[in-house]
Amino acid sequence: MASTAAPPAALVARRAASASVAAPLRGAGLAAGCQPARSLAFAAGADPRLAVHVASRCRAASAARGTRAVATMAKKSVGDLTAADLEGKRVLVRADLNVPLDDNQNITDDTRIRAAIPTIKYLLSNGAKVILTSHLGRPKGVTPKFSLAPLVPRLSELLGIEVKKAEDVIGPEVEKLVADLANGAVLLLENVRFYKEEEKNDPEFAKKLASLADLFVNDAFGTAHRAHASTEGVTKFLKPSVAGFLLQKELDYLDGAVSNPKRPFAAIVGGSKVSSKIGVIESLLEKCDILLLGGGMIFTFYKAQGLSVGSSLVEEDKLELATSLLAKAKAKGVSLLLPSDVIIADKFAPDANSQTVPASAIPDGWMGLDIGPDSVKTFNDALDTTQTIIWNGPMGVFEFDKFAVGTESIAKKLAELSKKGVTTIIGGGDSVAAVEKVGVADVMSHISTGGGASLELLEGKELPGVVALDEGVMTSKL
Ligand SMILES: Nc1ncnc2c1ncn2[C@@H]1O[C@H](COP(=O)(O)OP(=O)(O)O)[C@@H](O)[C@H]1O
Ligand SMILES: O=C(OP(=O)(O)O)[C@H](O)COP(=O)(O)O
Repeated sequence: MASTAAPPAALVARRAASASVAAPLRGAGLAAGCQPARSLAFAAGADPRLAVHVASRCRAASAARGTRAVATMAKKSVGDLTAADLEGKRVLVRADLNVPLDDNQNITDDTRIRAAIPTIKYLLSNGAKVILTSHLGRPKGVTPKFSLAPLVPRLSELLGIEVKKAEDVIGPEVEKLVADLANGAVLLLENVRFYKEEEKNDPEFAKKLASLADLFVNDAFGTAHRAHASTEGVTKFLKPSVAGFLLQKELDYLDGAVSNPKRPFAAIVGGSKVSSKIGVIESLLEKCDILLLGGGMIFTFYKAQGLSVGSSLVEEDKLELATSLLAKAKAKGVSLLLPSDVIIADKFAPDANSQTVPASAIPDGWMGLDIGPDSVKTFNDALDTTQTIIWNGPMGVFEFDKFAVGTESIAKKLAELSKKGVTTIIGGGDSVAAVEKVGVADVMSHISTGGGASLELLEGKELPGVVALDEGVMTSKL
């Protein structure tokens, strides 16, 4: 990993050996002026305590300068728990194992699984019984293609033990498996979103899930912006409820990077979750100097401007919002760039016919699946002027080679800028997968496991999955 602001990894590791394991988790910003250190690798087996060190170092630096952190409440960390707290205990661990799978149910990017390993290993090495829960995708009820079964071999490989899998999330069969669980063993529950009660944050469902365990660890940063039963609801029934190492590391890094970014500060927003992310743009206009839009996001903006978009992805109920966002950007002097050309397809398939057209000339029956070469050039020129970039959402359907060029070009540009010292933050399951695919993940400043979560943090919103955790002890006066 090339480094910009951080000390070499070996040095970090040596210093970390003497760092406090029990440093409190911050729910919001670190001290103003504290430059974020380069994110540490998610390598399985990496000492999870390294994560704590980043925050400790920043706090120490700001204390030395006499600066003051944004007032925040510290949260208790899994690192605060010792073998005395964990030996023989059933620990419910909420991870975000929402990884991309191909049509044959193969994992195409395992970043989120690797990122979850340090917390699980810490618990196992302290004699706990781990009950692992996650969602995968957005199933409507029980849907076999969203089963967590394909994750078991990789989890087992990374943990070095055979992970057991339950066929359900709650109920007598799961209770039996939990009762039979040995110390140092892991039981993976089935996709928690197979129950509609999960997303409704149903208290009865949360209570049943919580009844499987003695304590709760939330390590699902990617889902921390959702107030769901397995992220927020269970904390009402399980004490202690603490933060995992990944959640802690993400917050420590992102708070530092985005509360006081080096400017000019650019955000790139794409992907397909238009309704979840279009609202974020309003707040980004308050924070960013440059906003680049790509992916499925753009067609709602085109349509709002009266352009024809063929059969491209559009959120009809967001047209007014798109219009007002364009006006707001203008009024605020933020450079909001929409692609000037797009690559269109005659069907949503890897072997679709394709052509490059101006954004104003998408014919009926065709859909935009990537940004075009002129747009890539314009975006790259804009990015050349920046010092901090946060990117969430691919520029196109990068899973199909024909429509991957825009995303890959932006990934390469960010890698080039990162090597020159620009802070580059990539967030989101698919965005990270795209950066991994291009082979440039290692040179980025921070690979975040949460797209929507990192954007909401950037907005200054509190993440319900973090707020619900137990408060820790304030060990430093910043
Ligand atoms: N123009 C487009 N039309 C439809 N889907 C798109 C388009 N551009 C990108 N996508 C899809 O967006 C998905 C990722 O979106 P999203 O989940 O919002 O990103 P992330 O996981 O990085 O947060 C990818 O699967 C990609 O194929
Ligand atoms: O993939 C995720 O979010 P992201 O695409 O914003 O990174 C998380 O697993 C949350 O999924 P959700 O947006 O279906 O709640």
